[in-house]
Amino acid sequence: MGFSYREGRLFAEELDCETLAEEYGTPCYLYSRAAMEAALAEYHDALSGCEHLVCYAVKANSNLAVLDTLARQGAGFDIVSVGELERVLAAGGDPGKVVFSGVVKRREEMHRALELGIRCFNVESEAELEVLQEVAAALGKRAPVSVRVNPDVDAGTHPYISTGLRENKFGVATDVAMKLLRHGKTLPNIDVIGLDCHIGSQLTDMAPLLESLRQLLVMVDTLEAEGIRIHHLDLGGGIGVRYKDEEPPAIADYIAAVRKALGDRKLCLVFEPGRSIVANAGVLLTRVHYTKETDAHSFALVDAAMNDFIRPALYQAWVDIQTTAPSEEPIRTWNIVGPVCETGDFLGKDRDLALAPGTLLAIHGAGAYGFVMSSNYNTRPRAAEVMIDGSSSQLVRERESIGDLLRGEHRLRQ
Ligand SMILES: Cc1ncc(COP(=O)(O)O)c(C=O)c1O
Ligand SMILES: N[C@@H](CCCC[NH3+])C(=O)O
Repeated sequence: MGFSYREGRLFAEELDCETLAEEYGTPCYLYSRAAMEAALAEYHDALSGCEHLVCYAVKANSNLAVLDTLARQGAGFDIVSVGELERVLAAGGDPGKVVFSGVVKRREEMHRALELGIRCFNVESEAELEVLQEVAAALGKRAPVSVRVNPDVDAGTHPYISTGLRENKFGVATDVAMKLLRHGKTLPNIDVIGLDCHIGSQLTDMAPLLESLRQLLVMVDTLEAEGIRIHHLDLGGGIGVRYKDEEPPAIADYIAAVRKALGDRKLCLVFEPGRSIVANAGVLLTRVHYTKETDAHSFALVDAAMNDFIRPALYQAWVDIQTTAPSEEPIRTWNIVGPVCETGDFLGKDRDLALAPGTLLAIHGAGAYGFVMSSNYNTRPRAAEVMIDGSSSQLVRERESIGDLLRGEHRLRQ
């Protein structure tokens, strides 16, 4: 869904990527509206008949058109900053469907979120709960709160994106969470409504997710027996996607397992998926400018770099790189590298491709943690973003200009 090859040519929905590259230039992110809608629908379908809210994790891809697409399909949003909250509003999202995660929520961020009436604050420490009580009291409001539990389970993913181990900065241990929930119940401006958990990203094994759920359910039952009623369980995001040969659980299977574990408990289920909604709904187009042979490698030098798409450099992530049209060139083994002055600036190594200067390449699976993690390193303007909808395309973020990059900087006064 979204991107497909027709006789060797890559199509974004109904549009030929070679034509799109001519129109919008490279490097350029393309997103498929239908692919995002279909991924969100998988969650909604699997949750039908059960009270639920799917809060798309804005950090995965925060373009307004992406948020707009998902908001129109009924999504809520998981945010980690007031900036993301303002994006949700600008995209037409409902603040009443927003959950606010993150270990450092500043007072002014809490203030804005309370003013707007967000659905829940996912509190990550005792100190944060105290500050939230103060901010809510000053506003004369009650803050809806969930406590983020760190279940100390190994999610089996890259250490940089594993978040549910004791040594990670996220959430609080189960015993501390119980203490916080009981304490929260006594605070005048706090409404304890939920428990949440997010153990990491690009997970391919359901077992650690279900172990975390088991721990949360023990807590729910204990609290219930004490007269503290938990309204929702927020199980975070984390379900992985296939970049190469990974076999992540199907959304439907995962949610069926969650529903089974709930038994007859009446709990609203909240999820915070990011990657599984947008990763495979996006590609990054880049053009080969030069090729270079050395004793060690054949390099294809392309116009996208680690500043545009940092996942390979940062996590040694493997992403699929393909040509977008048939070619007469012989297939050879290439290292695909960008213009940035770092040896770590690679997009893919040892790729068998038929390419030459001028060839357009597509980096697949680039819809999540792609543009959002881009930077201006080497004073490189960030790429354009384009939304594809059937046979129409729309520029949803203009390519930056050098002027954009210099804005706000000043030479010395004297
Ligand atoms: C609190 C929280 N929720 C949701 C997500 C989304 O995760 P994913 O993109 O793996 O679904 C993240 C990122 O890992 C996160 O930190
Ligand atoms: N940025 C990471 C995912 C981070 C998830 C955020 N909690 C990636 O590209 O895989």
